[in-house]
Amino acid sequence: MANLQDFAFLLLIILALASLTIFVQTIIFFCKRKTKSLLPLPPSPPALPIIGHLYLLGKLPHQALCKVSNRYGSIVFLRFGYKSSLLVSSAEIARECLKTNESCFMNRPQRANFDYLTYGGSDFSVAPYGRYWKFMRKLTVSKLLGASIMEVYQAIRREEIKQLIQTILKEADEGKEINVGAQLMGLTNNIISRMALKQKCAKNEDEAYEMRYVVDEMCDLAGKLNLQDFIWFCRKFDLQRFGKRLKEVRARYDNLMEKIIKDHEEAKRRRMETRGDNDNGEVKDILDMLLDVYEDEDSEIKLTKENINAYVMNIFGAGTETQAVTMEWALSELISHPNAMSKARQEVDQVVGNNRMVQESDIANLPYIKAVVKETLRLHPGGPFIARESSKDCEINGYHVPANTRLFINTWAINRDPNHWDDPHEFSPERFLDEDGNEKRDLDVRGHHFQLLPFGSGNRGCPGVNLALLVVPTTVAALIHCFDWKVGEEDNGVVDMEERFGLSLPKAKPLVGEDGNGVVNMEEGFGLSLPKAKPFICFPVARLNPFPQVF
Ligand code: HEM
Repeated sequence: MANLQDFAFLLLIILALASLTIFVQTIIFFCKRKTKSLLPLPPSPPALPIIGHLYLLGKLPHQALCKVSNRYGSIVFLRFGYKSSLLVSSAEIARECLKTNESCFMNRPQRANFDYLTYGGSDFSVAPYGRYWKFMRKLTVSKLLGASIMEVYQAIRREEIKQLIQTILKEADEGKEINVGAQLMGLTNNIISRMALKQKCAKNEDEAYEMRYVVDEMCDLAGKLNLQDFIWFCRKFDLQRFGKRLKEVRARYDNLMEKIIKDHEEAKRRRMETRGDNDNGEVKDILDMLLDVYEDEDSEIKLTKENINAYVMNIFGAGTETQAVTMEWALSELISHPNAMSKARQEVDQVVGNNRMVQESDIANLPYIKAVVKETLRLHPGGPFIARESSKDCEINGYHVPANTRLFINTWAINRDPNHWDDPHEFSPERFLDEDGNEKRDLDVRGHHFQLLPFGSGNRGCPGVNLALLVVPTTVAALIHCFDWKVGEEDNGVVDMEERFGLSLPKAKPLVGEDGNGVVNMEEGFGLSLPKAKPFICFPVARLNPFPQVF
């Protein structure tokens, strides 16, 4: 009885708060529309009380919002709950935001899930533009991800790709199917941890699984829409039950980081014992450098342990799934387009031959492979939205954009805009090549050409682009050089949640093509990095073994 009364009371409070919200939001919305600026706000579809335009998002927001733009134009003013947002879906207006008015859009929106995972926003990828962000960005580019650093870690990447190919050769030898995405996540995870932490995060298989699980779960949670971000009276309630998952995964991450930091501190102590009172001359990884700043009382920036944990989390979160998903899509597209597969393979066979594995230095001579990667990033950008927030009022395309408006640039839509691309939904690497099959120089993916923005643009653009443009083409080339890929007739499209998240779910029906072979499922899923909807399960068939001595 008491429970019933409590429930009725709670309901009454929620209803009262809801009515108050509608009232306050309506007033705010109309006040905002009557801004001091003489310019109008961009066009806007009808909004619902409380949720505003949240109802427009659908299951796949990038696709749903592309439809909104087709109807209302390339610049649309939206209100997600109480948050004003600007949706941009043309190259020209993206340029106005990211280049002409770059100083206005240097911040990123804060989000509840991400905020919790990053110890209350102690990280650098959503840090507001300012001294801390500049310091961390400079350190990242000069010591970990800049073009001039890539050489230093080349051997690590070569070893890890070799290890991946050897593992798959073994599976192929035993006629086993593999979860391609999981294998590629393992590869990127190892590369990032060896580059950033000088070690694999794991000393054994259990720890390796733990780190992969934690990164996977964090990426999943970071990509979820949390109502607390949009509807203020939801802030007090965990209606979507994220709280438990967030707490659990961050605790597991804390545990891992504690061990990793302890190892680094012990290694430093040992170095100093053997070398005297300083450890100059030692090759330091980025974690060593962050720990030095943490200990240095005179450093221009004060770092906390939370800053360090959140930074490492950023590098794993931003650098592993994005690259793995891109490679998964590239292989899926090639298997689905036998013509493109045969051209790509012919090129690799010709340049690399048949007694060694592809290397990063070959990439310059593999224009078709490079075109495959660009075309994959065009159709399946690893971040379908570039998310920023305005720090002051500005004018975009003749419209007024108030301060604190969230900016969502729909790169998925821009990359498929028929005004810039012929047959925009077709997979055609040829569009990046001239008549002689050479790379077109006037169309790159590094943020200079606004019709193609997989890595964003400008000072806040992706610092991992140099690494991704080495790892992705080299791995894709090695995978098609060494293997034929048969899509599992039995298991294609099967949701192996057990392997991915430790959950048991009913199995989906397999997809079978006319010839009885499996068909690659090209459905998109929802997530930060635009993953495939279903795990990609394939049988690798060895085509060439560059390491015959191993088997
Ligand atoms: C195919 C692979 C990748 C894709 C598609 C991708 C995409 C993106 C995009 C779209 C952004 C936002 C850019 C903007 O706002 O203009 C971004 C930011 C970022 N990326 Fe990547 N990324 C990839 C790989 C990586 C890698 C390998 C790393 C690091 C190891 C990385 C680290 C970051 C970081 C730290 C940021 C935030 C930068 C800042 O706010 O200053 N990314 N990435």
